[in-house]
Amino acid sequence: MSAHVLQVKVLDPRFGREWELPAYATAHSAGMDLRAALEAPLRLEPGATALVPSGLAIHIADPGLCAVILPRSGLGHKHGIVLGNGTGLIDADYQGPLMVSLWNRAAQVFEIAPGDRIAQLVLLPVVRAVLQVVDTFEESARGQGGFGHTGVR
Ligand SMILES: O=c1ccn([C@H]2C[C@H](O)[C@@H](COP(=O)(O)OP(=O)(O)OP(=O)(O)O)O2)c(=O)[nH]1
Ligand SMILES: [Mg+2]
Repeated sequence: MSAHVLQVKVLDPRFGREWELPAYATAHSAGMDLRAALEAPLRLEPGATALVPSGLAIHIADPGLCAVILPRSGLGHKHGIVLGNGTGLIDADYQGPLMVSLWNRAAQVFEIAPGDRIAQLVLLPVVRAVLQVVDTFEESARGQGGFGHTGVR
């Protein structure tokens, strides 16, 4: 398994004192959990979204990589706490504060405490494209079929 060195700026001094830096929970975890670097508990009303600081900045630097912010499955499935932007995409040249858009899609209020692990960060390879304009595509098995055209069973 390869590990990539990722530069991180600690923007919130509670990291290292009260909170551990994001880390892989198991030997083969794909994501590391991001914490809510909040000053006070946040009551997220049903349907509400909030932009929550992670207390960190990262600089991926390598254009062959990006990071995505994904929901934690327990929060998303059991409590309806998912991301207001679907998935967060972190560009390799982004150096600003890493933010998490949290959306309470549930019918109940959900409270988030400072330091709670709210989402996860996954580093991914990127292939960047150069567009080549054409008039026709070489025939393929699927052609223009999509959106369920292969059926259900
Ligand atoms: O959940 C997220 C999503 C994005 N970002 C940061 C990193 C990313 O590199 C930058 C821009 O994100 P994106 O391109 O998705 O947003 P945009 O609305 O297109 O903004 P921009 O015009 O700055 O590209 O915002 C976050 O901190 N958290
Ligand atoms: Mg953009």
